[in-house]
Amino acid sequence: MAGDLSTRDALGIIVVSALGTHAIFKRWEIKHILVVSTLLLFLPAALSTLLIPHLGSFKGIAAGFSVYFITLLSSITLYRISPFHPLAHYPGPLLPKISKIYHIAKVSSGKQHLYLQELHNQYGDIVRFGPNEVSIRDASCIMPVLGAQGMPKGPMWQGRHFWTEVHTLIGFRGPKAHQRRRRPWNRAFNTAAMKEYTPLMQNRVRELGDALVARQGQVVDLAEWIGFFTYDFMGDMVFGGWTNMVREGGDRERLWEVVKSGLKIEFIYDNIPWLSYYTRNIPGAGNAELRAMAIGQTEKRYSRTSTSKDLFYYLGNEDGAEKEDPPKHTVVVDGGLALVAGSDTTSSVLSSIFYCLLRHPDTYDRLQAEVDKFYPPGEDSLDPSHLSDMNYLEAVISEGLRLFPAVPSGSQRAPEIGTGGKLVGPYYIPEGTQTRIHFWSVHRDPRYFSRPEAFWPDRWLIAEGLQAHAAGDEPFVHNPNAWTPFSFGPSNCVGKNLALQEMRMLLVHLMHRLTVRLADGWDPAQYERDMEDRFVFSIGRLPVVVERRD
Ligand code: HEM
Repeated sequence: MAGDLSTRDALGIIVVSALGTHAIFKRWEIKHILVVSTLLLFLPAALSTLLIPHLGSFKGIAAGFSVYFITLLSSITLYRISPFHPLAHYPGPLLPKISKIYHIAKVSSGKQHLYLQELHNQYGDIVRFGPNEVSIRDASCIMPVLGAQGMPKGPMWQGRHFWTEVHTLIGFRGPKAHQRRRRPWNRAFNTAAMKEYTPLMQNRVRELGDALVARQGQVVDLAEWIGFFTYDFMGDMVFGGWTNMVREGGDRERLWEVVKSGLKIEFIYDNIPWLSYYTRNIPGAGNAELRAMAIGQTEKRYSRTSTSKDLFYYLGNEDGAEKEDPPKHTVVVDGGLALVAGSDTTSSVLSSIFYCLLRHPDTYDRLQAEVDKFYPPGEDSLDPSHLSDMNYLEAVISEGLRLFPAVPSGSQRAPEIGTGGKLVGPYYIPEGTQTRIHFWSVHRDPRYFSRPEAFWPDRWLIAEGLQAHAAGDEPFVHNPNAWTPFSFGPSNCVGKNLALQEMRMLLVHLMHRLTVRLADGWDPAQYERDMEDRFVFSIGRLPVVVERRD
């Protein structure tokens, strides 16, 4: 039969089959290994036999596979850049439209936040930066994308979670399931619960102050020490105690190392979510070590009743608010989430705030004056009762979060499956399109904030009517709705209030006890050069010298 076909007919059949394979992948996004291997291995192998009578075994198979894959890849490429693609009318550079691999290569150095900003500057408020992905820099789209009537989470979360059924809170794509799971989290961060965490926070903030006082006159990496603090505190908060990095002056448990090594690989899965479907059973492909560590801590925590109301108390239903206790594995994964979500985020923002203050001595002095007013010498700077009255402190924190949001490129969303798509402000987002609001670009857009690239805490006081805008200055532009460092809507950051309180207390306590200056000979611009967008900002060093004030 194969021998009856001419070479041309055989090639024609191979080409048509490859086009059919593209149509199947496009229509069903199949991942099942058997189907995928049939379409990408067995089918081209079988089709190659049509060429063997004409070309011999080796050449026939080589030509069959080549024609099949060249046709398949050409068809995919042409479709993705064609006017028939649903995102064809959205602008963007050519290569990312063809494959996400280009985007990964482009931003593998960690500069995704700057690259997307550059694309927005070049192409406008909506940019196509992947075959099926857009980034938006338009504050009017924040609510339709992230709000209650917005879109569910995008497939990046499935990629990060290795397509398991056991999701962390942040990975739930279905809004109803997410809402259910979020209930104990909301209880864990309400005002009453937050009061329970205050002594834990005070204890860890004091420890950091003591550790820095003990190193006065020496060069210390403030970013690293703040990181020690946030991990120690989250360990207390989540598991009722874990690490003692500040006391030990290092990461003896290797927890940091484990978390950070996971960040780079997770970034690849964010961009190519289907990849983890195939790599999930490969040992070491996921963050198995972190999971094992979290399980170990959870087991320990399960084996004792609560001594304080930590996060576990709520997630494990020790408060008895839910009819049924959650399965243990859900508590385990959410414990790991809290540890990671609450540590690197807060530490990166706090370090960036110190970086900004140290680069702008006028703002440092003004904050120092406010700290000294509310917490004069002898006053307990761990007592949170004055924090809410410190307007400049609040302005400094808001401004730090504006310039250096911990999640600079936003959290992915996608239209609900089966809806066909969603209208987002002026843009129609077809189903299957991953979408993000690019917080970094929105926060630095002159349409929403005057002097967008400047560290200018005064803007928040002017906006609140607490300070006049200097006459003769340019018109004051300030859109608080464009400020979303904690994201927005039903999946926004559940730990927002905790993070804010942590930042307030730490800034006040350290500035009460210490003066901080940049280390001699260190180029402060290096701080921004070292920042890497790995979903959460990964930061470099902030070498400073501290001196006791008393
Ligand atoms: C300055 C510090 C922080 C910043 C800037 C920040 C920012 C964010 C952002 C942007 C998201 C993504 C929300 C979305 O998908 O739309 C998020 C989610 C989350 N954050 Fe934070 N975060 C901070 C601190 C914390 C802390 C201290 C915790 C405490 C455990 C925490 C726990 C979480 C959790 C559990 C989620 C997932 C919420 C959900 O999916 O419902 N974060 N955070």
